Amino acid sequence: MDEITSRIINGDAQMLCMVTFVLGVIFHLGIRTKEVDYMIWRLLGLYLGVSVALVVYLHQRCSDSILASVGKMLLADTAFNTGLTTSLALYRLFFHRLRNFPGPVFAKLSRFHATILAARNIQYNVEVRKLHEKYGDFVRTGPREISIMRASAVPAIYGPQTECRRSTWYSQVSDDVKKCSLNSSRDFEDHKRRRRAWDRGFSVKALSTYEARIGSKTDLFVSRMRELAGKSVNITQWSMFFTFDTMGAVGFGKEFRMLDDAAEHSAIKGLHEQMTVLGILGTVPWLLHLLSAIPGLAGSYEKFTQWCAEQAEQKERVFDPAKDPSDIFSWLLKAKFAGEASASPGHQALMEDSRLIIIAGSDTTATVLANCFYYLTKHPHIFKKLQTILDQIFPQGASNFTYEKVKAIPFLEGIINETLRLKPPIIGGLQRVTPPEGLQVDEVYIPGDTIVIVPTQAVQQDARYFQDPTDFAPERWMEDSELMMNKAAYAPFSLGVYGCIGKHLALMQLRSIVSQVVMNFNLKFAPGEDGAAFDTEALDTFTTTLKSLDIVFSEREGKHGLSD
Ligand code: HEM
Repeated sequence: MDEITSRIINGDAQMLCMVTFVLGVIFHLGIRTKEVDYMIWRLLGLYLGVSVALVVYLHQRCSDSILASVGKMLLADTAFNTGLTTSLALYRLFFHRLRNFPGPVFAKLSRFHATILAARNIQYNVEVRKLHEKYGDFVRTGPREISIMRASAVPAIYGPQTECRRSTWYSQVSDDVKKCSLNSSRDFEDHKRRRRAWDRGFSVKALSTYEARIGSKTDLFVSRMRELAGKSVNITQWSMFFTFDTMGAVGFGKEFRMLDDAAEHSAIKGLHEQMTVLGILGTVPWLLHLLSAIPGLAGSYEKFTQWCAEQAEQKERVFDPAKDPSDIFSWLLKAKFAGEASASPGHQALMEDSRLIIIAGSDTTATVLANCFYYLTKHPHIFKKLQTILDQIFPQGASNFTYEKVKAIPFLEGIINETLRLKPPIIGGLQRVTPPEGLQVDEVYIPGDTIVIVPTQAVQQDARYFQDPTDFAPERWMEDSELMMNKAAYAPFSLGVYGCIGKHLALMQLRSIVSQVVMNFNLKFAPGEDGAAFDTEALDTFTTTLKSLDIVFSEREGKHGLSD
């Protein structure tokens, strides 16, 4: 040891490199089993600190000039990095617990493989599907990640009994429960506690208080379409206007006024600009964590953050704990004012939760709605069949509409379910980590501490589970339909403890607006539009980003809608 130190002090660069190379290997072996994704700033700080300390040491103890010391430090850093990456590569390729799973070599080495695929067309969902076609049902898509194309994996990974938990993907904002939303909380007990307050905001009683607001936004949508009848409307945009306005009203009791202004609210623009970044960089959680911590880099997303914070703080100032809450955020405030364990644990967590209401509730439902209009326009016989059913239920026309009568129409449910099957808004998959004892999926054992994903859209279009899987067939959802071969593969809202809390609210909106539109209008693609780009070019930005779709609404003769 003394000799090594003295050789370094005497300027032996070769010895310095050898030592730092070995240190790189030791460092890798030390952090190998740790989740370092959200420690990346601390690790970078340590790296920088040690590099500076080395320069000072070499300058003072070895009497090197500053320039020579910096040169040696760079040499040492290079040797350290080489040791680290060599050890990492050899381990991941030949010794890793997932070494026997098939997949591209680069994917086994680094998550950057996924980043490159995601950046190609921002359609990582399509790329993963290609990987499954090439490598089979179990593909190693990252160093410690397996993508699984099996129906049985859905309940095993996401179901109520699963022992699988959220991966580091969810720590993009923070790993501290006091700083993250319900959806980002990886602490199982924290999530379970908080979910109770949210559950109250989505109870049958709470949903019934939201019904009138959904109804009035639906009416507004119908009257706006009446004004635009005969003209081409971009239904992707208008679906978004509807769901954001609805979530503003139901989530906060606030107005985005997007249906009135026929324009995207500036705060929402900020949110959408962020989605492409998430689609690409979300493949490497530590990189996203690193970049999102740099002030100013969040760019226009800050407008959205600011809007939500203003609404949240305003509501908190005038909150009356004696009154029954009338919107989702007020239910969270009620838990806070009552000092309940289910309350968001801290101010920052509450702010994150306020954003979650809009993020989780708007783009998801908007995507389904636009896709639903696409399928109804593409399949006039399905549109006509629904119209006939609705005409029978409401013989006096849409002016007699009540939500009660459309909440259980099997054919309408079939249309919505089929849209969610072919085009789930969270089109890729949700990352979970297997428990220490591992997970058995059919004949394959997945070792513990492995990130597992079922690619939602791909498995929902698998011919082994759905006959004629790419056909839009609402009758698939009728009892005993031969088209449905294994329903377990269908989980657009996910399942279990982390499953979508807003499912019933989303379905309420979809049933309400789809039936109102079908009763009031006939739809056709605008001249020059065939829906092909809309169908095939949607972006996988966690929640899908859709291309525009131009549709012409024409009023039905002799049918009088709500605004009459
Ligand atoms: C058709 C529309 C919708 C679909 C397909 C959908 C789908 C999903 C999925 C797949 C998840 C699980 C995400 C994950 O595990 O990371 C989820 C979670 C969530 N959804 Fe939805 N969602 C929809 C509408 C809504 C609406 C309207 C709301 C209302 C605010 C909402 C609120 C939430 C919340 C708060 C979570 C997090 C739940 C938790 O962490 O416990 N969703 N959603």
